[in-house]
Amino acid sequence: MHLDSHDKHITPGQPQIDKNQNFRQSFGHAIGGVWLVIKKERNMRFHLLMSIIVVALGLWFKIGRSDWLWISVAIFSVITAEFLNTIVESIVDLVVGKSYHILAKTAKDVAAASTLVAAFFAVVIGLIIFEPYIWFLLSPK
Ligand SMILES: Nc1ncnc2c1ncn2[C@@H]1O[C@H](COP(=O)(O)OP(=O)(O)OP(=O)(O)O)[C@@H](O)[C@H]1O
Repeated sequence: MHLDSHDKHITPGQPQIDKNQNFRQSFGHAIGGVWLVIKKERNMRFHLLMSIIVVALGLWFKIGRSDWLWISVAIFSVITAEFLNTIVESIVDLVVGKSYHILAKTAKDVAAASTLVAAFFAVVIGLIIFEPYIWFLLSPK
């Protein structure tokens, strides 16, 4: 029997390479992608730890709704940049393998730069939001 890319008959245990057939399957692969980045990328685990600390501080200081909005934007910007960084690294490795290429270096370095810029943005947001609370804690009672 001829099998082409549209053939849906996948034998059990065979890796899937064609389209997802339902929402559950798509969702399962998306969650698998999230888990993969957490497992593979040390930076992602660091971002998650920082996010947990920031959310805990936000709860402790009882920050307002608009502050939560900015914190959410900051956290999701960094996480999205880290996902894109991992995508770029994987595609570059797939294309060039172990060989050195100046365009591979450009792609990986710029992808890493996007994460750095997002992290810097998050730090600025964090400083603007938490600065009054920090001064309050540090001021003599
Ligand atoms: N094939 C290549 N050709 C040229 N330079 C490369 C290549 N692969 C990696 N590099 C250089 O090595 C650096 C580290 O690459 P690597 O794939 O190990 O990223 P990483 O350590 O996972 O990065 P990050 O810390 O952002 O997750 C890249 O930023 C790039 O400067």
